[in-house]
Amino acid sequence: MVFAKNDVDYSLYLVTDSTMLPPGTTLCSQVEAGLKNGVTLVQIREKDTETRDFVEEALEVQKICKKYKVPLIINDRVDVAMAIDADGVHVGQSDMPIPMVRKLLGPSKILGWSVGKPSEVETLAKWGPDMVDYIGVGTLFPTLTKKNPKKSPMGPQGAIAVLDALEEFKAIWCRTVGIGGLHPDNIQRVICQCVSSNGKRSLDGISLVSDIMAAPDACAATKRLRGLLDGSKYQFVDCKLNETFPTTASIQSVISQVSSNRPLVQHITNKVHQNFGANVTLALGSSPIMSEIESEVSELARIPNASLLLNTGSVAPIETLKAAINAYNEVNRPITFDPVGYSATETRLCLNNTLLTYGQFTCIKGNCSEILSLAKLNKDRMKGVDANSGNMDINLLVRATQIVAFQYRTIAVCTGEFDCVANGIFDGKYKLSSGTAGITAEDLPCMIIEDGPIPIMGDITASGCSLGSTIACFIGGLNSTGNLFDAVVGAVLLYKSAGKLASTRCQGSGSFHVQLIDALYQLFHENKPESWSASLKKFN
Ligand SMILES: Cc1ncc(COP(=O)(O)OP(=O)(O)O)c(N)n1
Ligand SMILES: Cc1nc(C(=O)O)sc1CCOP(=O)(O)O
Ligand SMILES: [Mg+2]
Repeated sequence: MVFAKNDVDYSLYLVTDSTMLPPGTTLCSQVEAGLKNGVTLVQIREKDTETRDFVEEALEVQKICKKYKVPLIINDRVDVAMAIDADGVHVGQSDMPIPMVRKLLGPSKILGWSVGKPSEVETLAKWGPDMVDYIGVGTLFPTLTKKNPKKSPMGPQGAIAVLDALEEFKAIWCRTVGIGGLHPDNIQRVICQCVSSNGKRSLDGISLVSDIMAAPDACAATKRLRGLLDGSKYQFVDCKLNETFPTTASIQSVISQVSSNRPLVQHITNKVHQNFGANVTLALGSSPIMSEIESEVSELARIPNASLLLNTGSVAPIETLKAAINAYNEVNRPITFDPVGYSATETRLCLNNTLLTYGQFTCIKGNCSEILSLAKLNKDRMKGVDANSGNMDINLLVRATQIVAFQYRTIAVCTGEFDCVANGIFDGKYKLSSGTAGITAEDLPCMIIEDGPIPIMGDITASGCSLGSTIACFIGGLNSTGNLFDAVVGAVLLYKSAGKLASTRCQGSGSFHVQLIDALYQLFHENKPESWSASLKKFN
């Protein structure tokens, strides 16, 4: 059977490994369980098997694949692929060179290549469309399956760089599968975030080993994976830009919802911010809990209107932070992420990047330097954790805010003398392969909030962190039909106006702290956004 290359479905690509079979299962039983429940492509990869046994196993697996009309790819061994007339071969950077493999295989067989960086894409593009048919993009996340890995995990951002290179070098024929450490807890995020910057291409599928091969119930494991690929909100069917813009009327409605829903706002934050953040939360009619207890995050996330503020100035262990992200993602409750001092040190860069690939965040808030770093538009490394707001170019800051919003599918907030809020949460559904239907970062709605300089804001501790508390209150207090963009913009507008009001009433930085809480309390409970001093305007 010859599979037309354009008909290959890369969506759920099983790679075998018989060293991890659970008791009572066999290589063939796991493969058949996968094929019965939605695996669309199989690769036999048995790194420790003698050739004779490998050929016999490959023939067995080939019989099953033919039964389900699914192509069989052979890992590494071009000779075995030719000997059994398999449907294709997958080779890596240290295996037989692609042109040689293609010469042996002939033009009709499927040829896959492992790619970990843009320069390898440039090479395959130069070879042209008759060489590489698809690439395995990885290693996405840490995995124990591949022994002595030569590549460190690249995360979704690394995959985006490879997708961008495919667009840049016009390798339009080349399909892509993500691979490495893929499991139900990160697949939706990978599909959602791994989109080229021009919006035209996302991954064509995911490829995995242990989630199925090591599963005691491979049918159930495959069904779960298939469900995540097909039925989730991350499946693009008709990508629509969210064209609604916040108004003072819609912000007034947000405050009414927060007031009546009284959200529980869990703070995992730095010690300096804890007390002030709790008081800001109370001033906004919400209930703070400053808990870093890993064993209770799932319970807290399930409390109605729960909202998590994750400020990476916290000294909580990374496993606690991951558990909290998982807990709130699992029940679809909002997380506000504040990557404090994003790239100020290697430690912070590594921590923040790990968390950014681990979870889906409703809002990512940072100062100018943090957002410019996240968008990779910063020229020099941040100094310390204070914002270098200065007289930044508004176009640069808006662009950076839109890039962060687009790449992390989030509402991005960039704070400074003026604040930018960009909405990267699309309507519609995601679809493998087709990206965001051409929508790109600069298409995203962006609001600018201004109230002139408030220098004293920088003279107190936790003023920036407490905007995070405010955002977490607003998005946590929304009804299920509430508009997240309205809520985040409303939080930023309230916070800016309260800061200005407090600066006119205080005698110095000491009383400014108190006046800021009073102003937040007053403006929130009056709920008259049309009278607030800060201005709100669309950027685009
Ligand atoms: C789909 C897919 N992607 C990547 C790989 C890795 O291939 P390679 O780099 O040759 O490493 P080994 O698998 O040979 O250890 C793959 N096999 N399949
Ligand atoms: C075969 C393979 N190739 C990788 C690459 O990065 O090229 S990672 C990998 C193993 C993936 O196994 P699991 O799904 O169990 O994490
Ligand atoms: Mg190989």
